[in-house]
Amino acid sequence: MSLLAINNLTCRYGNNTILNDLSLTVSDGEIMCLLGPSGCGKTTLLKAIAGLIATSSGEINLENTVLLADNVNDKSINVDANKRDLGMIFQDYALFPHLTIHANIAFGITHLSKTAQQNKISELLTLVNLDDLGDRYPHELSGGQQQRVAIARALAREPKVLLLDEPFSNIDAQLRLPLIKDIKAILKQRNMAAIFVTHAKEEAFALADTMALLNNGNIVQCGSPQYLYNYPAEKFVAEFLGHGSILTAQVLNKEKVRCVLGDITCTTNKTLITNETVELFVRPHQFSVIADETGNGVITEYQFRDDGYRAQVKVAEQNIEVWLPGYFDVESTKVVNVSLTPQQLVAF
Ligand SMILES: Nc1ncnc2c1ncn2[C@@H]1O[C@H](COP(=O)(O)OP(=O)(O)OP(=O)(O)O)[C@@H](O)[C@H]1O
Repeated sequence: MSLLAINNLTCRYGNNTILNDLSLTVSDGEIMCLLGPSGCGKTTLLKAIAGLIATSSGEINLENTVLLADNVNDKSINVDANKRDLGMIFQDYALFPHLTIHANIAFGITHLSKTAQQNKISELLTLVNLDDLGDRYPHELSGGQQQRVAIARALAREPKVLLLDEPFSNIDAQLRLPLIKDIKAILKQRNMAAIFVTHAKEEAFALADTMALLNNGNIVQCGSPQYLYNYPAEKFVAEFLGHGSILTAQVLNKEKVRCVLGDITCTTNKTLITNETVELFVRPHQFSVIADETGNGVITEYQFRDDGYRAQVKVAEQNIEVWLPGYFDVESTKVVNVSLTPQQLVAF
């Protein structure tokens, strides 16, 4: 059953529609990542869920509580942000600089007895692996440690869902993936549902049970990271989630197409209809490339990365992006043979 259900949410700034009739559900313990290009409405959606901005229409339900509704017995409902049972974490952590870590975590639970506060703070400091740092001030912690304090502080109030807006953007690139792994483990340990906003697909891949890809104020596709990567509903999804080349192909039969690389046996996300023209979206690692003086392609560009070469190969008039192993002799090899072995491909 869904814990958080958003139905037909529309949100405007002036005449600009930012969220357009958007629907989304989050289940108990589910980690959802809202992903999409800059300006597509991710933060607006998070703020609308949190009750921090005005919405034009739509409904939001959290467990059995209506947070937002246009018309219930002729009345509209819009629960105040501080009564929504949600925890919000921003990219700058928003810790109180003049309070110790201990006092920061205690901030939202002062209604509990001193002993109950103490027990809860100790438990949370252990959970986020900061047992010995309770007496420090925020400026005495690293960015990753501050982010873990922000999570402990939000968890202290036992929200039903955590909302996190770009929480890793101030963390050094090398520390980001280990921190994401830690935070995912913390949330899973508490079976805590969370919605993360990010524009970095690597973060979403590492974190998400479910990814919702937004564009122009609506969700283009929602599903597990693997599903969206392997079965993108649109070219926008395929391209947003990773590199790839588009090859125009003629369908020969339901499992064979003809393209610049010859006749290719494949299964695809869409049913192939004989004689139709389709576009294949092929990821760089799906091509096989060997040095071959009589081959079909010429390397036109290459760039060394930590995981090998990213290279452009021209086959007939088609540019194809391939990945070559770091030991590939790109200096003296110009002519290569590019092929596709039988496999699952994406077709539009
Ligand atoms: N207070 C505001 N007044 C008017 N327009 C706004 C306001 N806040 C955001 N917008 C506009 O709404 C659109 C969506 O903004 P939003 O911050 O939700 O995007 P985003 O997907 O989170 O982008 P980013 O990844 O760059 O943070 C943008 O075009 C933005 O300019």
